[in-house]
Amino acid sequence: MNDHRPRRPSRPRGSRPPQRGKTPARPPEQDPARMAALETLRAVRERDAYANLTLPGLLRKRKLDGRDAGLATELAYGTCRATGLLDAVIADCSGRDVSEVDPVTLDVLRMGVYQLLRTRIPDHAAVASTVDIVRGEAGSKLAGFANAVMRRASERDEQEWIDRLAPARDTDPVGHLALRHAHPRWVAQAFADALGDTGDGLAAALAADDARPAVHLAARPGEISNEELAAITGGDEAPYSPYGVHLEAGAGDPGDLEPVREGFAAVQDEGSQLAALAVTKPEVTGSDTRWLDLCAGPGGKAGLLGALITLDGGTLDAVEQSEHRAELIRKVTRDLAVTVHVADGRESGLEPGYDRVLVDAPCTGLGALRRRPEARWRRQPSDVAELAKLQRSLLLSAVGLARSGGVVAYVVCSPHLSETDGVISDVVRRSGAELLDAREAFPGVPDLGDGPTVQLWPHLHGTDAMFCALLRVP
Ligand SMILES: C[S@@+](CC[C@H](N)C(=O)[O-])C[C@H]1O[C@@H](n2cnc3c(N)ncnc32)[C@H](O)[C@@H]1O
Repeated sequence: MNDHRPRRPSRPRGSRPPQRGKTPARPPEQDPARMAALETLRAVRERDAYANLTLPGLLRKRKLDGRDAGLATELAYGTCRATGLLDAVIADCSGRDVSEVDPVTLDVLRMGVYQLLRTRIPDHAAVASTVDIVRGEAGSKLAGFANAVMRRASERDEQEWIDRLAPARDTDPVGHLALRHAHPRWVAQAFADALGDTGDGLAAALAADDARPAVHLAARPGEISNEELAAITGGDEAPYSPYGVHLEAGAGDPGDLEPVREGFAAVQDEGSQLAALAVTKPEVTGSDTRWLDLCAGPGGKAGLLGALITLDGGTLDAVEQSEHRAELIRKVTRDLAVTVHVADGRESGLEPGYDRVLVDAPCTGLGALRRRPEARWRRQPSDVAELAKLQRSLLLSAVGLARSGGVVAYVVCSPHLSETDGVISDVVRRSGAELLDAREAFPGVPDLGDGPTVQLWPHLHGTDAMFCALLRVP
């Protein structure tokens, strides 16, 4: 199932809401897909778990596959993504703020309203299964409450709920599109600021960010071509990355694919591949054998760059602050000319003089929200300033570690201007580094704007919203 299917026709006005009992819902213990989705939602709420790390284990534990696994995935991820919209509907139907609703009942209601608004599941099945689960999990009194909320929610389709609850698009376009595409307003505003657009461009960006993305793989240079990888996995060669392969959304756990298990390929967004490759593109005069990845964990870009520099007879140093993440880099790069250092990139103690340095800095991740279903509701605007300060320090450190004439790539998976242009303009001013036209390092990629920095977008490039700037050290 897919989130973005043609809207269901509205129920004729005045028609009766679905009656309970016509199609009996399965009791919760016989509804394993919904129970797996619910357990995921609960883990996200109670333990700050990541939905996409929690659900695969639950599917294995509950031995769900095929349609049941597909339904559980759709309900868990879809409900996480749409939380803001679902909560607005639940608040309207219950006449109270969702913070006043019993948390377990709220999880079940969110999943129920998601089914009403964004799936083809018949309303009567969505209502009945929701009420049955609430009865089993929270008791009869709350089941009555859930029944009332679900019946009210089923009186309108998604478009009608947006018409009722969203601010008017002509007076508050960002607020309107934020609710329509289930993004927090501050995230929608950050996208609008980066795009310079509160109209159709913003709508397209938020819609693409709200869709379940294709899985992207990167073929390991020197081991397998992307043509071979596409043939083995049944995917398609990526449009821009020479190493990339796209698989259909929901094509199972890509970590189970043999080339990934064997280390010939990695799961990596095509935008990440392009951003890593960008640091290799500008000409450097003289030596080009000593590369550095200053924020390397868990090792996606270090795997790609490490494979390339190993083929060329050079070396890559990979710095990571977290020991756990450093261990992941060691695993990914075990056969490559890569040395992993556990250190703070701001004072790594490494010998300066690198020919090329990548700073893939810690960031809000606003550019990869489509891959982390719950993340958009977890991040806070207050996260930005502190991250931007760390990003500046790491980039200044990188400039200090590169040799004169060397190249530094600054990459973040966020389009937020404080993490992108704000960091770059400050570091260029303070370091005297030259800002290169990064568009030249993304050959064949359209719609790169006026430069000199590059901002990729899901709606324009089918990638995460990666930002890349390239600096030449004086
Ligand atoms: C965006 S991630 C890098 C992703 C990685 N380049 C990849 O492609 O897999 C940023 C990484 O920087 C690490 N980090 C955070 N602060 C750091 C610091 N002060 N020095 C070095 N690494 C840091 C984080 O632990 C995280 O693993």
